[in-house]
Amino acid sequence: MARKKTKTKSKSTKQPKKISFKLSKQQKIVLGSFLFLLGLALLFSFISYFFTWQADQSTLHNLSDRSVESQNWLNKFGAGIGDLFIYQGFGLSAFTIAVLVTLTGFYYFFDKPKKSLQSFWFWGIIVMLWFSVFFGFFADKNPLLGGMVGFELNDFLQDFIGMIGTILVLVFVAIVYFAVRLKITPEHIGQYLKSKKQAISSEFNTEDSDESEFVDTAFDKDNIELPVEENTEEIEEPVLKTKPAAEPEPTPAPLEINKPESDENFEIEIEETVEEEEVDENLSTKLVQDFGEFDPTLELSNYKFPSIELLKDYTKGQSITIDQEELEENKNRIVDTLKNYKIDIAHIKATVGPTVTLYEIVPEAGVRISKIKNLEDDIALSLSALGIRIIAPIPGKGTIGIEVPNKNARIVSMRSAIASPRFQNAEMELPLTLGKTISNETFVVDLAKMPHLLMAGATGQGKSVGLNAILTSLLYKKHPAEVKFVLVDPKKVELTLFNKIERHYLAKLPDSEEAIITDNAKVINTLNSLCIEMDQRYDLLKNAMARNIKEYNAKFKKRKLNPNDGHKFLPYIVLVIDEFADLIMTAGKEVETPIARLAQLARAIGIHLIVATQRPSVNVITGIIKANFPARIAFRVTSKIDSRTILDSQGADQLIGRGDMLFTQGNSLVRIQCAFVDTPEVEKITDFIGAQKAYPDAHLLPEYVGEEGGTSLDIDASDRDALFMDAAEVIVTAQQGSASLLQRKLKLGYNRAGRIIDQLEAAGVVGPFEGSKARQVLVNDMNGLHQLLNNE
Ligand SMILES: Nc1ncnc2c1ncn2[C@@H]1O[C@H](COP(=O)(O)OP(=O)(O)OP(=O)(O)O)[C@@H](O)[C@H]1O
Repeated sequence: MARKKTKTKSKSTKQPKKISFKLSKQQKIVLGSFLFLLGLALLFSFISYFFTWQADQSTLHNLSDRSVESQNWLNKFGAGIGDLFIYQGFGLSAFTIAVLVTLTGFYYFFDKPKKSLQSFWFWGIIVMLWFSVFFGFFADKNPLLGGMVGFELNDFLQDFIGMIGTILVLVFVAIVYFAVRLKITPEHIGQYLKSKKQAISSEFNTEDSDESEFVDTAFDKDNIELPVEENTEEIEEPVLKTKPAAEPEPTPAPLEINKPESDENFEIEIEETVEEEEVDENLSTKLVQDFGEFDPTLELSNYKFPSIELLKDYTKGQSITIDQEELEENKNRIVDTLKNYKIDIAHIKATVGPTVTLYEIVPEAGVRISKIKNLEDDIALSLSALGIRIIAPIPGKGTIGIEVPNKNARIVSMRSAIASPRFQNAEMELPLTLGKTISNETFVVDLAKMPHLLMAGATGQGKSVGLNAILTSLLYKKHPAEVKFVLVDPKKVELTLFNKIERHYLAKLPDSEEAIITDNAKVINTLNSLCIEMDQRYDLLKNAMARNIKEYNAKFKKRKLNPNDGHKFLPYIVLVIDEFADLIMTAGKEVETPIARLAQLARAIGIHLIVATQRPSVNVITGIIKANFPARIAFRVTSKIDSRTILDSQGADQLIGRGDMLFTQGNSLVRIQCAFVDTPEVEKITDFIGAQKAYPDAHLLPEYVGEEGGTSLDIDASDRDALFMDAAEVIVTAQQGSASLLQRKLKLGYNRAGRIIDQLEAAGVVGPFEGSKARQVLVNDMNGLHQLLNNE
């Protein structure tokens, strides 16, 4: 067991420093220039080989002899390589190799997408072999044309299918090449021939008529029809009449001429369909081909994830010790206690967890589970140990579970949880490892799926450690570009360590100095700002026709969304509130409303809430909050009522503390021993991240002007923004008073757009702020706007 553990650890320690097989820009330049020059060397060698091969033939066997000289431009290298590729190889078509190598070098040097390169090589080799075999027919006249390979292949084919068969094979390969590679169809050839024919006949006719020459150059499209018109002049009389009318108005003429010549006009429609096929490649695929997919981590591309070594291993050398004596003692107590209630046991099984052992009991046939369930309290009392929990029945099994705390509890270190393959291989948006279950499995959940988490527990039972474990999990899995934290810490001490990673991972209001919010008044602004961020993100999602942040970001990475339309990569935002009770006591409804709004709506746009409280009373965890937090964690609480408030069932009052917790995501309860991460470990991790290159500032949330901030109606007309007039026109034309409209149309930042909206409100162009709705536009048209502003 212990050996197994060390194995997984070493595996995961390597994980953060992923070995990438992608070439860096510099490596691509080096490789590209090497291949490009090598291609040129091949080209020169081959050209020269054709003139010098006879003279150099005798030197080929003495290549190592320095006194011997070759005539090839690239001396012995050229002579050797020319002999290998041309004489021994593919003959004249060996030039394809030189061209392909040069082209590959060019692609690497300029970092072009390599997809088309593969097809160049594939078809290039086919063309080379084709010509080589084709020239094989002339091997006795000039062996250099097809080379040895061409001769041998040709000979081989002729032995089996004869000369005619070989020619037919070559014709077939050529057709495949034209049809698949060049996409040439018989229709194309027909059209080409027809247009050639017409061009030639039109040339003839233009020589005949000076007048038509003038019309030809003026109307490009008519140059086919006009000569036809003149041809008919000789044959049919009625057309003759149309001609003078056609001269002043060129358009009706072809209409009438089309009838007798209608056979020749089919091709126009066919041409159009071919064009559509070619336009098929859309802009985003082209952008992806040219620049590759958008990489949000590019700005901090050298960012290194913290290594597992920064975490302490509390269980070093300890494996799970099964105390047989303890097990036996507990078993006897359980069997005896149940016997007292006349419940016989058919089978009993124990699973030893880190802090608790689960005894699974199968009662004798005929014993009703409801009987045991009714006796739950009495059994717990008889066993008289703290932390006993009875699960009757265990969901999904026909057994009854009795959890009894171990005499010697084991700490589950964060290190082992992070190192577990379950966490390392988790393909989740926001993976969290909370600790280990009773069966010693690492428990990993996706915060994005929860989508919000409510945590409660009496003081000293492990809440802060739990929060740290959650944040640590995300730090070990997510790049700073992918997730941002908004931390609210009224206790001012619990989360301060995260200040060090402010410019990597934290988000804050634009005007605040500290990213970690400790002041309750600021929490209200931050929550409202998050609501604005949520509305803006919904606007972006709507415009991008994406249903959630995952789809949106996937589209953005594939360059299907234009950054000029305000689109950007959206990081997940995790809002952590410690001591929620304190916040509700001081701010009440003002925080409850935005929290409820966020909890109800924010899941799709990637804002997730983690709310922790010491007192899970109903006035703190109100119905509306509870309804939107299906995922809950309960550490030990002091009363059954508190347990019911948080979990909707009892059990949390029976826990033993020190990270012993119950987790629910809707229905069944899972008992977990929370992973332990101590403050010095968090400090090491934040130090490690903080020492690396960071963004210039923390991630800025949208500005929120609180009600006490006034509506800025006192803005002086002379202080107006330079784009004030443009903005007013945009708003009046669109009849929509929203800052995001200005942002898009005038390419402004959110703050400037917001200021202009305030100025427009002061000028009477738009109405007052109406929450998430766009403001009302008070001016109906441009005239009204000019009148209003002139009268100021
Ligand atoms: N998962 C755990 N494993 C082992 N010990 C733990 C664990 N979690 C907490 N403890 C112990 O319990 C102590 C208190 O934990 P913690 O500070 O997280 O409590 P808390 O619930 O945040 O308390 P408060 O609400 O007063 O801040 C820790 O110092 C630690 O010794």
